Amino acid sequence: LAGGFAKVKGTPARKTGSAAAAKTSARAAASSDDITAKKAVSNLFSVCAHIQDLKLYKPTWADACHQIVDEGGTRIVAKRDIRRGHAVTLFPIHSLGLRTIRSDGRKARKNRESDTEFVVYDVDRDGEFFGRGGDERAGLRLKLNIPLDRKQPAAALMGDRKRHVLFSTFLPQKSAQPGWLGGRMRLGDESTGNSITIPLPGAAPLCAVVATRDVKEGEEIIRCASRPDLEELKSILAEEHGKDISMLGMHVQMACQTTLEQVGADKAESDEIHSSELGPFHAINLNYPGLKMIHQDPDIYSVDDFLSADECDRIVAKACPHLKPCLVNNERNGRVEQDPARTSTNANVPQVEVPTVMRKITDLTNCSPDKVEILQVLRYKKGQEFVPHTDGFSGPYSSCGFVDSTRLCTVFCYLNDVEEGGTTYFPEVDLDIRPKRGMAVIHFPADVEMREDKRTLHQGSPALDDKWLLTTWVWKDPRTEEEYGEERLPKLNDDII
Ligand SMILES: O=C(O)CCC(=O)C(=O)O
Ligand SMILES: [Fe+2]
Repeated sequence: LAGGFAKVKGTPARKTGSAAAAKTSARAAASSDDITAKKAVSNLFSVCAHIQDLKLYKPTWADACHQIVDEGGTRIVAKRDIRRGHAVTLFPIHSLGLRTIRSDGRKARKNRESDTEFVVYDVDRDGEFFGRGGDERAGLRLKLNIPLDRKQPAAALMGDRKRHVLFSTFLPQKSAQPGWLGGRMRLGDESTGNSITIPLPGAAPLCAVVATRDVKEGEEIIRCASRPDLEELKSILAEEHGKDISMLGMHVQMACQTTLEQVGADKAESDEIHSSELGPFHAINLNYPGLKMIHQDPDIYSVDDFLSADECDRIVAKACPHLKPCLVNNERNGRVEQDPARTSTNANVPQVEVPTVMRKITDLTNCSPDKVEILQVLRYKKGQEFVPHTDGFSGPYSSCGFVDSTRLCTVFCYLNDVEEGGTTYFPEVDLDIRPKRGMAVIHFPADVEMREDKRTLHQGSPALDDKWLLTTWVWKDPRTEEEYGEERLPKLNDDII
């Protein structure tokens, strides 16, 4: 029954991470802090190497510019028109390392790799990206603005170890790769520059170079340190490249998770870090009573009688007076809107009104309640449907309180028997599920590469008979935005199920 989860153990990031970490540990200093930090860096390095391989990972901006060498020297030039706010390239991180700053304040030892430049971002000294008062230093050639803030995984791992900072080495001899050209761009000023570096939210230590104005094909890309309309540019970046950015973030998180396992972080520390959920994948409880695999690869499970007939009926009664037309999240603008693709009605059910049901869901999905999206009851009347879609959903916006996260697992439970129509159909694997009262279905919208798994495409087929469903999704991270929290949900009735 291991199914897809067996593969989770062998993601590329883990494999390369272990190899790199083994090398690092041979050289590691005796201090366990140093070992942890060095392994973290080494794992981040291997992840960066992995995502620099465009065969494995191709962000939308990978082909936006390229290097040209002619009489004018070496220039980075736009391969196509690039709109303002769109990413031109990633900031190149060809390798990552660790520099130790002496706690007595004396200058750190010289970087041994004398043929490389190194650039440093120190969260304690440099503050936020191009921090206050630091503007005159922002354009320094040797400065890497790694967005290492307290919320990010690298910071969680290393943040309180003040002696440590991350640095990146540019390796001039390394051949140019599309998508990773930021370090080769000429630096200009406000009048000549047409791009700036923006840290990728949640994806330390990577940055995107973003166009500060529309750039024409063939134009040289010149970075500058000023930051006009930074907030606006950031929001265009998030809107245009949100999915790619969250992918990067997940790769980095994976590296951190690997590190924790490798260093065998002591239990308190690992509990603390696990509670901030660095683990990108979510394994359900394969020992849950009655769990059956109904499709393998992509894995789809069911549990008969997950909810009792009584529970189903009471949930229907609870939701019925509160049904409204279903809304769908528009991933491009983060707004929830009515959508002809989903014509059913629904009602949100507060967890506090269904504690037994919640316990079953969290037991089955191995997760805490704060990672469970708000429960919805769906009702399809004759002719209503949910056209084919995947539940995959990640990125900076979710409109349901989850930020820079992703839906890992779908759980729904039919609340009535349906004789005709209204099946849940997975066309890619030709699996048609007839709704049976109390039966739960579980599938996984994101695949092991943290991309949406298109094979989980499914539809709520047009209903002939009335169909009732309780549905929810488990996210990788707990909900962080209070305004979308459980607390805001109106009470439905006094029945506690
Ligand atoms: O109605 C169904 O059978 C499936 C519902 C669904 O796919 C969803 O709510 O995401
Ligand atoms: Fe769905």
